[in-house]
Amino acid sequence: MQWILVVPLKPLAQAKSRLSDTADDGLRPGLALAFAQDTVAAALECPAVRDVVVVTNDALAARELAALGAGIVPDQPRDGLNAALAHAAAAVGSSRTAASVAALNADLPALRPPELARVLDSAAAFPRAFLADAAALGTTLLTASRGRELRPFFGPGSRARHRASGAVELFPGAVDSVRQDVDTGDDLRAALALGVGPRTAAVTARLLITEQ
Ligand SMILES: Nc1nc2c(ncn2[C@@H]2O[C@H](COP(=O)(O)OP(=O)(O)OP(=O)(O)O)[C@@H](O)[C@H]2O)c(=O)[nH]1
Ligand SMILES: C=C(OP(=O)(O)O)C(=O)O
Repeated sequence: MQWILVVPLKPLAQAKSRLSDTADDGLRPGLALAFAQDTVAAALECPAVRDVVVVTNDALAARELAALGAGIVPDQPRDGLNAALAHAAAAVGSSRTAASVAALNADLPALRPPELARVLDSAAAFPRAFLADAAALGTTLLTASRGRELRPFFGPGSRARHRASGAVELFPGAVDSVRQDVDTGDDLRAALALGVGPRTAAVTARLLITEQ
């Protein structure tokens, strides 16, 4: 099965606020962009992925991610993360045939294409499914098979909300790179230990941070 991934990204100047003790205001937007670039590049390398569509109003991020091969759609209806994802997923799902849709976080700098393929393959059996994040509280990926509504409930505690919404929780084995989102300095150290993509590696080399 081939998937279309929808990747949300808020304006870089506002992104990754919980990393303010690790990266100052001068470096944080570049770090958020590097996470998104490594996430999108790895997703585009995954054989199960047909297209990656980034939902963003950030002009620089749009340019850089389009250069990697992603499609870009504006953030509509400007009513937060879940509204933007629902809108983009509905647009993508209705405008193309024979594709299922998944929302993937933009902060997965250690993402490995074969692990993403394993998660998507395991999701293919269900109308809606999700993968919990490394902290086991949030969600890094939510899927909807062709013709189904995505119905996203991302945000704090989203694992429980996605489960309560009827989405099936996935346990596809060792897929640490798909679970390891980066919100805090500890998350960044954990991602570095897994092995991050080249853009994140270049930016983190300028931070005083080492692996766990
Ligand atoms: N397009 C879009 N993306 C969003 C919006 N809010 C959050 N996101 C993205 O959704 C994902 C999770 O968002 P958050 O955890 O709220 O934000 P963050 O930048 O990752 O981290 P914090 O600022 O520390 O909360 C990230 O990829 C964000 O860039 C929104 O309103 N629109
Ligand atoms: C939006 C989410 O991610 P985080 O807040 O961890 O970035 C989530 O887990 O639903």
